[in-house]
Amino acid sequence: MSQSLHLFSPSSSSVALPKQYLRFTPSVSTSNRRFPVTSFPRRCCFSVRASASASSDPKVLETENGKPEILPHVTASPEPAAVSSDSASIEVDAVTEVELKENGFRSTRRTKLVCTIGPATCGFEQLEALAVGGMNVARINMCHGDREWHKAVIERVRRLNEEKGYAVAIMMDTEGSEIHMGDFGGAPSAKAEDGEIWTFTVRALGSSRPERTINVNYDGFAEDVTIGDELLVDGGMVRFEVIEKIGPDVKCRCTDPGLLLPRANLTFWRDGSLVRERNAMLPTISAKDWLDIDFGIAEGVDFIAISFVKSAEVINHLKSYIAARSCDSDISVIAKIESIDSLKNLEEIIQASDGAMVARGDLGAQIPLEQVPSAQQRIVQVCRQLNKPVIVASQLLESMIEYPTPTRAEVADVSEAVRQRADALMLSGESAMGQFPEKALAVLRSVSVRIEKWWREEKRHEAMELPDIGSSFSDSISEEICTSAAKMANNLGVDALFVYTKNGHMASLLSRCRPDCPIFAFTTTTSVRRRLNLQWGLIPFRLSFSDDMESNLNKTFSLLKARGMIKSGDLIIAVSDMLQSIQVMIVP
Ligand SMILES: Nc1ncnc2c1ncn2[C@@H]1O[C@H](COP(=O)(O)OP(=O)(O)O)[C@@H](O)[C@H]1O
Ligand SMILES: C=C(OP(=O)(O)O)C(=O)O
Ligand SMILES: [K+]
Ligand SMILES: [Mg+2]
Repeated sequence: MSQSLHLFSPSSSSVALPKQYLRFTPSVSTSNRRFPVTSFPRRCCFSVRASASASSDPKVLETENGKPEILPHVTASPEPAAVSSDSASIEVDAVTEVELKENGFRSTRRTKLVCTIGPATCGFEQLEALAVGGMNVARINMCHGDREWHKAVIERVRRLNEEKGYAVAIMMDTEGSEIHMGDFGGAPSAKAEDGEIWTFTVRALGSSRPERTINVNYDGFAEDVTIGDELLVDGGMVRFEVIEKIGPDVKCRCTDPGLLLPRANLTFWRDGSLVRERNAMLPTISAKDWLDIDFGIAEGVDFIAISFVKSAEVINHLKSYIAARSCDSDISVIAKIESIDSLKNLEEIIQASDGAMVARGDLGAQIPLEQVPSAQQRIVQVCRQLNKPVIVASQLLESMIEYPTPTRAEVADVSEAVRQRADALMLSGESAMGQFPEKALAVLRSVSVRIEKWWREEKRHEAMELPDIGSSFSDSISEEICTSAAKMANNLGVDALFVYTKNGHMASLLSRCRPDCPIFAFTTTTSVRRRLNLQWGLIPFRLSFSDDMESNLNKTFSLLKARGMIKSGDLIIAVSDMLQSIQVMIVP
């Protein structure tokens, strides 16, 4: 296998790169670009190739029906008609299209947005409003609702994608083996007052539900609990003290009053520390979770998020289960980091997973609250290093469940997650059952865009060392190409990075570098396109393409120009995982 660095002119003959293009001396300073593009050769292309395969005729493209198609040369100004029926074959959603046309490349949002779907947002029009507002991933939480309800939501999101061109991915979040309360027989909530005595029981409660009595889903509860234990609802939103045990019933006095919500999480504290043996005894994936996972596989969800992950083992197990059950096995597994064990085994869990979620709700109930910010920072950093997408979740805009505007502290929290360069931010109750789901999404959107812009302007490039992660020589080449391409893109002030990727790997390697410009990720399947929608800075397009980069670029330029999404003179850098090449080009 030969390794060669080629530099070729438009006629493809090898020439040396003129010195001034190597040093990138700035001549004119425009807004973002350090030199005028007119001083650049029309097409400057250098490729790193892992194999010495002979390049095919650059002007012939295999069409979908297998017939060679002659494309106009890149320096010509191709009309949309020139690429025949293929012009309809690029898929991008209307929101991205408008955003690119109106605001230009630079101001597109890089941080992705996940919305939990619940009663406030499950209708088709409500889902569409969220898609218009920038939702990249719809999350369904199997803690709530039944499978019929979730199935209907999945169908609506799929219809939205098909009819309107969105690539909204679906994330199914398992209930997990947490200890939680039951519901209140239909009542939306219950108020616990200071000093009141409540009964927590493992008995099944029929329709004649006694007053101030709550079901607990953990059979060992009454045996395990000790008089004097503290019982925290939702990490401390309401607090009780255990005062008496009578068979399956545990009497508790309310010490911190508040609102009890159906199926709220319960944790137990003794002498100031969390009693972990409780849910440590429960399996990470419960029998009900396995049924939900089967449901998710059958419905073809894009992501399955696993609650209360303790070790890498469960992730590996689930991944082989999915691989054995779904033939193309393109469901990504997201590890929710929300327990002490998951922090202990963080690196190995993230290495085994396809992504992670900083599930601050439960995490904040398991570790002291003041440790949550540093845990968040560490999780985000480990994910970035290991090239796994990371979602920051829970209470980002909690007050917006009730109010149309966030607190300043919430805005600061969202800003911090954006500044840490997390891939995605997640809404929970704000979008599931809040009064202002679209407004909450708009806040995440505007804060993200503003903080990203500020970061670029200040040029606060973090000096994060990104370790080599490739497990093969070819992987290492891809990594080097992406690191170099991202660096070049920043130094040259290019308008966009283009990546042609079949399985999405090159796109994620580029995203990992967090370059200044957006990354247009072209991929051949709609499922990869949806999955890329979770990753920082990627604008995913579906496009059929070949191994011939010149044809691919010609085709992409004419398709995007026809839709007004790029224009002549735009400077781009293209990389691909077929050729392992880097090309610097000015859109003709
Ligand atoms: N599918 C659903 N059906 C009914 N209510 C839901 C649903 N999904 C979410 N919710 C409501 O939104 C709240 C916030 O959602 P989330 O954070 O995902 O759950 P949890 O509070 O259980 O951690 C839930 O407590 C619940 O009241
Ligand atoms: C996202 C979380 O998980 P869930 O909403 O399923 O409890 C969390 O605990 O923060
Ligand atoms: K869950
Ligand atoms: Mg949780």
